[in-house]
Amino acid sequence: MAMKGTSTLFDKLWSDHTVCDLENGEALLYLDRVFLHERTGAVALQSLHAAGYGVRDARHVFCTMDHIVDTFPGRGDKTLMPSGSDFILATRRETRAANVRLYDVDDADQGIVHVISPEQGLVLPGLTLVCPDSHTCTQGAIGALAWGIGSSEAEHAMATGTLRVRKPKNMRVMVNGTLRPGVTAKDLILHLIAKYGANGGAGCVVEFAGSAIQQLEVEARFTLCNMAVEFSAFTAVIAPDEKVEAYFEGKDFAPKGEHWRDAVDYWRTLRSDENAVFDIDLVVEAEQVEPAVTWGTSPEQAIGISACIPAAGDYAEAHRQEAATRALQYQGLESGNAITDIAVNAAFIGSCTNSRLSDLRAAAAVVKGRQIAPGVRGVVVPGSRRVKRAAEQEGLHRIFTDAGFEWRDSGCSMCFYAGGETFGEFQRVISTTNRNFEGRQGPNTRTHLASPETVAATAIAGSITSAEMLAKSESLSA
Ligand SMILES: CC(C)[C@H](C(=O)O)[C@@H](O)C(=O)O
Ligand code: SF4
Repeated sequence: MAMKGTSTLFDKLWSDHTVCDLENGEALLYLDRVFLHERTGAVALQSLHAAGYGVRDARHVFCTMDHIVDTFPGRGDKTLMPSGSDFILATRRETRAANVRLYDVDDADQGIVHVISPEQGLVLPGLTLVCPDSHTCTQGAIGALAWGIGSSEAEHAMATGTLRVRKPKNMRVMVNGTLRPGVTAKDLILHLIAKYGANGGAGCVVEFAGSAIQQLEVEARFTLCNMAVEFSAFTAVIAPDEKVEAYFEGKDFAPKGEHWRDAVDYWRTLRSDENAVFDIDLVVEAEQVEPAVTWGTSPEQAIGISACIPAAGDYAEAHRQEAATRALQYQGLESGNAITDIAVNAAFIGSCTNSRLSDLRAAAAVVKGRQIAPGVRGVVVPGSRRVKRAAEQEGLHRIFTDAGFEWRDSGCSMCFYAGGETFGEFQRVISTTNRNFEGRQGPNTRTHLASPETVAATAIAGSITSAEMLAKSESLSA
């Protein structure tokens, strides 16, 4: 155990949940929450039951339908993926049998797991939360220890309320200064991954700290931590502050009255000590970050909006050169061209990275009073039913549909070719999602990751551009 006064935030979360230390740097950790979804959750529940075990405490287990479920308005249990409804029906059956709270297809609070969990106050600062889903790291943004696990670990977690884990290393990413106007958390995380590689955070819990992080709103912090797994980190954490307290106050599952005051007192201890020792320290100067876009098939293949598509020879390491050659081919791109010369076929706004109300507001502010470029297909998928309702109350859906976007029901949708939905082969998509791997949005579909602002501006312009560039080009041609 670390000496007093030298613990990191992660050390504190870890020791507060250690049931006992095991050999080889492993510990048995107590789990406050287990979250499931229909893609991996029903399988875990089914095999748990088949092995003769039950859920230890169903009050701590939650499940949602997000991955396979349709996002077309008026959806039912049928999905574009032929076997999709099997997952949905099995999830309903298994959660009912186990007495687990399910956010079902037609539930007013349904949505993507990493969106609804904080939205309901199911995750809170200081809690441990696991889910058989790699983007569970999103939820570390409010000072929880939340990480993605495999299906068999999910069984162990549900049966015992604990999990055996080898303690990861501590990494701090200090982001100094202030992000420039129009530069977002999405641009920051793409910048970080491009700079240090998709493997940069391997084996670590990454704490994001520094003035630029403190200035981020809570929803932007989710975006940042969401992509910690694309940095290969075990998970990410950010120390909870007054913004986090205000965010949770009054939420459904947040403590109330005296319990609230006790909770906040505890949350205020959840920060790295002044003399905390990190195994690895990285520094990013916020002013150096510009709107970022990926050109290739890994999140590390990202560049600033003013840059040109690199050539394989620009990379020092052989494996990066090979990856670049392959990515250029898959993406159908020529090196040396400006990223802003690339025309797109489609624009997607959604996913657990960027589908919260603030994301939709930011995109709508760019779209307002404008039209999608001819021939470009635009789809907006709110991250949850609550986000959808809130957006509709503000009239954001009108702004999108007036511009020519489709306005959908909530779910993972075209983030991941799981529900069977895709823009199609060789279609080029500018997307607010987190993965641009080959086939991620469908066979041979080409993905470019960017912020909601950049995706919205690109949909309007028809070729990759930032909101600032769009406004400039319009004022020049006016
Ligand atoms: C299907 C699920 C297990 C997967 C994940 O683990 O992240 C998905 O959500 C993804 O984003 O690729
Ligand atoms: S929105 Fe995408 S990244 Fe997030 S959980 Fe769903 S499939 Fe995974």
